[in-house]
Amino acid sequence: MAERPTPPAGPRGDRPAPPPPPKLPWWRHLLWLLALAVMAVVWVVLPAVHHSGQPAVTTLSYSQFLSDADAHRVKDVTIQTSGKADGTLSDGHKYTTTVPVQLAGSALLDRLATDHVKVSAEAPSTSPSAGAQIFTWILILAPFLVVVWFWRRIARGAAGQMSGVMGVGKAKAKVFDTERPSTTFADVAGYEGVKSEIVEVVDFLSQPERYRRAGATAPRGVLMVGPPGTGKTLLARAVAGEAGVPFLSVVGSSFVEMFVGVGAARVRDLFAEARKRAPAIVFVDEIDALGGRRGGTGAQVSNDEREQTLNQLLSEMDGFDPAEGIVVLAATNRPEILDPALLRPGRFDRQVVIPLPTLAERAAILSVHCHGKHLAPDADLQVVARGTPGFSGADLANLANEAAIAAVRDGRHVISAADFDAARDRILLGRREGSNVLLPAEKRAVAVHEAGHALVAALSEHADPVAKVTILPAGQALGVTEQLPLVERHLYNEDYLNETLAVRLGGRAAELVTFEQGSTGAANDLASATELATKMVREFGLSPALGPVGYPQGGSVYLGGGGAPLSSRPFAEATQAAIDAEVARLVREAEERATSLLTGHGEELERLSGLLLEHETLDGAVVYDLVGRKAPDEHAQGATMGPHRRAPVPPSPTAPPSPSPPSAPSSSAPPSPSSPAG
Ligand SMILES: Nc1ncnc2c1ncn2[C@@H]1O[C@H](COP(=O)(O)OP(=O)(O)OP(=O)(O)O)[C@@H](O)[C@H]1O
Ligand SMILES: [Zn+2]
Repeated sequence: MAERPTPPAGPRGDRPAPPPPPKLPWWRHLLWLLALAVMAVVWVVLPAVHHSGQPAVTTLSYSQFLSDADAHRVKDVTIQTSGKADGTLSDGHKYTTTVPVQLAGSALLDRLATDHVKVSAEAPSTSPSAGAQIFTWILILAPFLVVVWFWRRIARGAAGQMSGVMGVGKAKAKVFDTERPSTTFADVAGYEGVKSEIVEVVDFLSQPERYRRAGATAPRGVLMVGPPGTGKTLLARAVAGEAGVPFLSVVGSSFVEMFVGVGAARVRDLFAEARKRAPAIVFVDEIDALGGRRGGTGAQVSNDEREQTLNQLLSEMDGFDPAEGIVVLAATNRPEILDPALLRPGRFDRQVVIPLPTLAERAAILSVHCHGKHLAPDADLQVVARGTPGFSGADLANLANEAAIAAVRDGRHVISAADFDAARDRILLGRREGSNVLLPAEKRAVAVHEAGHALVAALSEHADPVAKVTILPAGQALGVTEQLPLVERHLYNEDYLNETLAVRLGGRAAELVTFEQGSTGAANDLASATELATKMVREFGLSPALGPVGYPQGGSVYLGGGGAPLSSRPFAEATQAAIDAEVARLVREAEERATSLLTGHGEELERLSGLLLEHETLDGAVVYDLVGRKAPDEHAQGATMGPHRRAPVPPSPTAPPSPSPPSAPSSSAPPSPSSPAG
């Protein structure tokens, strides 16, 4: 595709970031304010009030006291043996002073007698009155009591909130259906293999007796591993539905709170609740949030809290008697970060991988979600499924909904093939803008660029067939050429890869042929071509100069797929130089191939870019007509499609999957639309 100058992250980027930690509701802020107010009252206002009730006391120096006495301004004095003295002045004011008793001695008493001051003596008070003592203690303790009380209140409030139970109370897991969730396996399209693996759980839950009699230990925990949106939650609910047992579900991240101990308490309560309702299913979504490796680096949440929560979960799982009939299902899309303790026997000893749906599964999922929707005769779900490799079940559900919305927007209630196209483009690329955001010269450059991709693809025997070309900008793409694989590929040969490289460079080649200079529009094409070429050299052994060696990026595919990034290159400096040279050679050869194809078909290039300028979106069939070749798949791209009809088409995969052992699901990145020959 032609690109906007700043290279984009793939439009269909990663999953949205996890939701931010729940905000305190307004009433909790209020409680906090209240607590502060109470503390202020206790600390500042009360003592002030306490003193303000008494008449002001003047503190006199000893000499001042003496001169006042001499001037007959002192009515009486009470002198303690410690020297502290207080009394009343003749004008009624209270005073205090300190008398140097040892030095003054009886002389002072004589003098006071002359001054007619009434003198009394008092032993020093050893302790304040009981009332004053209690008051002092209250002053010291009250703020602490208030803080502790609020801490408990809020901790419990948060626990209650997890279950949707607002306010103060015991943590209760949200029980969706105490009877039996209505979801069944029929609601989960495809995934027959997964269902048959998991059906044993259903069996155990519905007749635990049978297992007990046979002395078999039933599964305690099943970990479902797969990319987001692949229906893990749906499947867990279906297990509960099939077994007719209650379903208690929580999200891992909701366990981990700011306060140490809260998460563990919730886990305890969750299992207590499950025991009450047993047989039951406990479902922990996003278990990686609390089951991450212990001792790792926690983000904001204290590690102590996470570890305590995890430990509680582990001990709960160890603690219950399998005969109780509680099965814990958990879901994650990052199994590699889970604490190994979780995967030990007796815990999540079973793992079920839930991959992205295959072609047939996509069609099945689509038909589940189009159930009850009116489809036009031209809307073929099989074709839609073909055009959506890399889509998850959730994406497909979203697609079906977007298509229906597109129809409604158009004032129809019957969904046509074009609606599915529009929905798919919207999901993959963002909203299409009008082409008039471009200057005329830019528009022509984009048309030439896209025509180049399309022609090279149409003229290459092994590349994925062209399905659609458009110069309507969407998201970061200024134009897109979409290729649709005829069949779902699992293996890519060298011819395919080389021709794919040529198609990716076709846009730039067309610019070079037509304008004799390149532009920024090819940046993403170049990056993706280089990435593919690098894989061909480093991983697929497709470079004669390097030979049959494989240095996968980020470590061995045999060590847990992906593995830790290698701290140092596993090969010599010279090998790196050879890799660089080979990558450059592959890419350059691809560009030469594209350039020579386009030079040989200069007239077609000119006409196709003219058609694109005129119509903005063309069907792949038009391109094949133009070069006098038969469109590879008459059935799917047949004559029924007019030149303006958008074929439902997917981007071709960025990187062929490594045809090697169980690579982590996360490594099979969904194809991004920026990678196709766009
Ligand atoms: N196999 C399927 N059949 C029918 N619908 C599906 C299927 N897979 C996913 N969906 C749809 O996608 C939605 C989201 O799926 P779900 O929430 O179960 O995915 P998930 O794997 O739990 O995702 P996450 O990892 O993000 O929690 C479901 O509610 C359902 O509408
Ligand atoms: Zn391009």
